[in-house]
Amino acid sequence: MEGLASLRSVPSFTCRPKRSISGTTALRGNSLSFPSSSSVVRAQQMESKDGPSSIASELQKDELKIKEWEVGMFHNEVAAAQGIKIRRRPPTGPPKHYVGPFEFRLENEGNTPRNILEEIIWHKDTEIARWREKKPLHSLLKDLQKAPPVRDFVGALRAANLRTGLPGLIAEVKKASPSRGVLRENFDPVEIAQAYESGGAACLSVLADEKYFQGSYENMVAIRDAGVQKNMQCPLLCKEFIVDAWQIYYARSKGADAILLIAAVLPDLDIFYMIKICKKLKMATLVEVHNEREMDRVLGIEGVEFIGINNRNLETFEVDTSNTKKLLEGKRGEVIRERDIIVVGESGLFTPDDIAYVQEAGVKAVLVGESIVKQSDPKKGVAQLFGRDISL
Ligand SMILES: O=C(O)c1ccccc1NCC(=O)[C@H](O)[C@H](O)COP(=O)(O)O
Repeated sequence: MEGLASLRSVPSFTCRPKRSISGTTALRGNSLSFPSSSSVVRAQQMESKDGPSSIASELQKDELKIKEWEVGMFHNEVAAAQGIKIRRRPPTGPPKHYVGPFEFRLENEGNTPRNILEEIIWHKDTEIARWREKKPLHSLLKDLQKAPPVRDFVGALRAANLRTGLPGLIAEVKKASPSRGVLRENFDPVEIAQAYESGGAACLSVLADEKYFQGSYENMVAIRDAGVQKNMQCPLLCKEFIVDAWQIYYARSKGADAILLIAAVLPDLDIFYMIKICKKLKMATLVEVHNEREMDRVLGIEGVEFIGINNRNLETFEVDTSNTKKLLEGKRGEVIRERDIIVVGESGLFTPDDIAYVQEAGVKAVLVGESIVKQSDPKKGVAQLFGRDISL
């Protein structure tokens, strides 16, 4: 086959991008743009059939796809170097390979997610690419001017902790989850939010992901709007899987006061830049960790003031509250106390003993979903969780 024999030997190089590239910053360093082998082969195929003009447009399209794939590969290299196991895929999916007139994808090229978190992130990358097309950033920035004022999420937690002597509660408005299925059939987000607030919750976490949690941004808007008529004050955490800075602006435009960044998903530089964007928007940034390596990474990122320790392993769903204790022991705990970083214990909290255990470990706030959202009266559920009425 002529094409293959005459292929230029495409130089292979590993460019360590100076900056990460998932929607917050551009790639720097020698991001050479050269047609890869497949687009060279494709151009030669086109030559036999069409004139030069269609070769250029065909090559252009392939170039963009290959470029996106190459940039994605760099992102994965940077992430892997930081111990991040979640791989990222360009929204268009893995590249096609071309051999002569054939194009194909390799089955074993890791084109299937290894766990639910990776599946959620691949879905999110595709979903957000679509949403960005429909609502470009310049248009989103205009929406921000109409957004409701930002409320002090961390301040509300600190005030609640001072008032009750117990960790401030971030009560989660969650209908379903991959690990537990549907938690509450008759799910009225505003009703649940009101019950949480009257039960003494300092803040609310509202699931925005539709596919895996049956959540929505509309729920968050409805709760925010209800706040106006019913004088609800709780600041709102947009519980979403952030993969692109565009989502931060979008969450703010829908009334969010805080967003969540997951260290198991985002490289350090993405977290660094996304925190800067949140600060500009006066939003709080909850940076979530699950193990020592993620905690050490996050403690090394400038600007981190608010850390969540998830007791749930988001890849295996295993829940272990001793994880919170483990990550707050020794030097890590000292650094956190010295910097006055507020820590949230997340997941698997059902009883006053659970609350006492993570508080003893050093958290000043807790994020709780299942144990209160499935109660027929979530307000009572809050009192049962803490062993007393924390609304007073
Ligand atoms: O809960 C899941 O199944 C899940 C799966 C994959 C990614 C995230 C997931 N949950 C998010 C959370 O961590 C919880 O919603 C939150 O911490 C509250 O946990 P819980 O009180 O146990 O409902």
